Amino acid sequence: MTKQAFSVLIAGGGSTYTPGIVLTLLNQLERFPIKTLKFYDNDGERQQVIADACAIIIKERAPQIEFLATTDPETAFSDVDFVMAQIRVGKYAMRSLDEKIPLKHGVVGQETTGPGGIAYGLRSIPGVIELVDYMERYSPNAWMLNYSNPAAIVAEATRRLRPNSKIINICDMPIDIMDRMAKIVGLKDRNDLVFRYYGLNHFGWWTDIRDQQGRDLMPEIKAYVAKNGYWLGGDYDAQTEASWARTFKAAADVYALDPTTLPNTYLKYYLYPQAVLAHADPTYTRTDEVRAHREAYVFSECRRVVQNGTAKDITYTGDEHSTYIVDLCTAIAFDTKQRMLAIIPSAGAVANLDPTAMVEVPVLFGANGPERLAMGNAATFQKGLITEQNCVEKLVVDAYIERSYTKLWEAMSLCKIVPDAAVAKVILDEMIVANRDYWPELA
Ligand SMILES: NC(=O)c1ccc[n+]([C@@H]2O[C@H](COP(=O)([O-])OP(=O)(O)OC[C@H]3O[C@@H](n4cnc5c(N)ncnc54)[C@H](O)[C@@H]3O)[C@@H](O)[C@H]2O)c1
Ligand SMILES: O=P(O)(O)OC[C@H]1O[C@H](O[C@H]2[C@H](O)[C@@H](O)[C@@H](O)O[C@@H]2CO)[C@H](O)[C@@H](O)[C@@H]1O
Ligand SMILES: [Mn+2]
Repeated sequence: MTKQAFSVLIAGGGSTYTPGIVLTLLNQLERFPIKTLKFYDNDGERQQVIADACAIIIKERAPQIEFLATTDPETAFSDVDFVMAQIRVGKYAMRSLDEKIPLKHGVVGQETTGPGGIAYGLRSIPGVIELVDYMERYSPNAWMLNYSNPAAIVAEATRRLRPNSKIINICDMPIDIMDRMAKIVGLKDRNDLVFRYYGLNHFGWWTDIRDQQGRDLMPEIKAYVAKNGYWLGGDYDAQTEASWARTFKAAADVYALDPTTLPNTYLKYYLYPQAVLAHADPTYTRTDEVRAHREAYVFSECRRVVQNGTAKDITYTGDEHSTYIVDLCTAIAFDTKQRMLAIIPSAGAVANLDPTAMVEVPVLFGANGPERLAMGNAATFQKGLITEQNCVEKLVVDAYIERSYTKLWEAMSLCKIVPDAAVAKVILDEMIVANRDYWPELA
């Protein structure tokens, strides 16, 4: 790509993350110039609240940018260079059921892991495939950076169903953790770290972390994590909600299991489900917190901007979620070969795993997308966990493609978070009813 200004589409314009991405795009125009910004969502009313506020922000900060919000796929996807995808098929109403149905049966209920993640996966697959098809029809040269969860299952589905598409599935969790690691060792942010990492999405480990001069930072970070997990406290965590605080702290227990590596926070759901359940309230789950906090805050800020007719006093900023996706677009647009994480087919990136496994590993990002780096072999503990979880993710995609009840039951039964096949069946049968408007009919 040699263009000097790019056209960007945010698919899932009504997402709570959209204003943060817009603010980051506007902050980084010198690095990543844009001429057009569009929003697309299939809920026009929800998107309009965010769009009305963003129109004011853009008019005040970069009036040269052409901005529009639409529910029409052709208008949205025509003439774009990058699609930033962040849809939530079924919205928070369905996320709530993903969490509450398993909890009713004594099983962890979580957005991207366990039965909740499986249910969300079956809803997301057709939604993301539809976005890919729109992009390929209307802007065949564009790239899609996809945050839509559950990224592991979505990535396996796009690998199987659209193998040649220019979609890159990404996650902000390791990015957030690396910003924390940088703080732990007194560095500015994640860009000061040179790291090795491997696993599946929400299921990985760092094996090496150095500064730009090659100094090994693992011992210092490990000593900190052993005591505090990734919890920094103070100003850094002033806005961090209690449930996230527990997750960052719980990394200490996950780390204890393998002190040769540093873990992703999401491993707590697989390795310590009983501790997660001990804090769970089946009537008030993470969705209820998100609706009361992030969603309420974002939408009330947007309404306030519109009411005041100005965004001059907006309290909102971008964060690692928005800076990461803008960094990725910049790396592709300007062929920087920056080393960043993405979810790609292993093909030897982790030598002793199934080459078709969609692994999360560092890659070099340039104009042709991600170029893989070799992370060596997974250790025995990791290899066992990854192999099982990857088979769960593959079975979910098998179930979707074959419309197979049995494959989905196998996926739930194999999942480490679910105690046995009978419990898996009860949860699955309840989820089939709850997801009747979204899932394919299974036989
Ligand atoms: N990969 C990551 O690390 C990461 C990080 C944060 C959020 N996410 C994901 O980003 C997404 C957005 O999260 P949120 O909490 O802001 O959700 P949200 O519900 O606020 O926003 C999602 C938007 O997607 C829209 N949508 C749903 N189905 C659609 C479809 N088929 N076509 C077009 N639009 C559709 C909804 O109307 C809604 O406006 C979720 O999938 C979430 O899991 C991923
Ligand atoms: O429960 P939610 O909706 O708050 O978060 C679910 C998402 O959690 C991860 O992203 C976090 C990120 O790691 C954290 O530091 C902060 O920026 O918030 C993000 C979203 O809340 C995870 O990577 C995503 O896949 C989840 O959707
Ligand atoms: Mn993630």
